[in-house]
Amino acid sequence: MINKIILASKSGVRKKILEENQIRCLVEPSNVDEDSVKDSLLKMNATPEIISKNLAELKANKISQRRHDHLVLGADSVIDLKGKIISKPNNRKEALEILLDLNGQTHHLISSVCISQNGLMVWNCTDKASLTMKQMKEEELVNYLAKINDETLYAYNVYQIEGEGRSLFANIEGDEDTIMGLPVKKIKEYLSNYK
Ligand SMILES: Nc1nc2c(ncn2[C@H]2C[C@H](O)[C@@H](COP(=O)(O)OP(=O)(O)OP(=O)(O)O)O2)c(=O)[nH]1
Repeated sequence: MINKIILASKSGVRKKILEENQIRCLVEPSNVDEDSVKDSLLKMNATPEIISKNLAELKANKISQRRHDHLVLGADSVIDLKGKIISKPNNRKEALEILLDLNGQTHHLISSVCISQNGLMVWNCTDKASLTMKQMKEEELVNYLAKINDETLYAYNVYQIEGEGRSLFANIEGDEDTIMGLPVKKIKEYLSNYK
């Protein structure tokens, strides 16, 4: 099994998930301008899943084009609420608005991964988790947000499933690694067969 790849992501949690699964990686964030890619894809009525797949591929290909000596892994996670993509908040007002939109509803957390070589995708996968939020009072959501620091809020969106965020949900179906941004089981399967 190839055990050293480049992770084209600034996400510390993704690096941690790979390392916890015995996949050593170098890190080279792609710094792809996600908002402009999202905007152009939304103009073409792309679904949240298509957007996450495209972003994962763009991130992996960008680094792979200049690192032909490695496999490169790119990833992207999006929240899909009834077909609408919910991006990360830019401020705490937006964060509360997102929580009010998700309140009492079921949404999907979609994480896509792309592995590229010589600048081209050689493998990709997408995994989805379904999360049903409790019906909470606005005051409860305000109190929840007050406990989330800016760094976490702006890096991870409005919930950290392994932290305070879990208390928001009545039901969670799917893989916790997928919710945290990396469907690692499928990645391990691919890399273990990689020749
Ligand atoms: N620990 C943790 N991280 C989460 C959770 N939900 C989402 N995330 C993280 C995974 C990713 O780092 C981030 C999702 O944003 P992106 O997919 O755009 O990746 P990010 O901007 O972090 O880095 P990248 O674009 O890959 O360089 O949020 C969670 O529940 N727990």
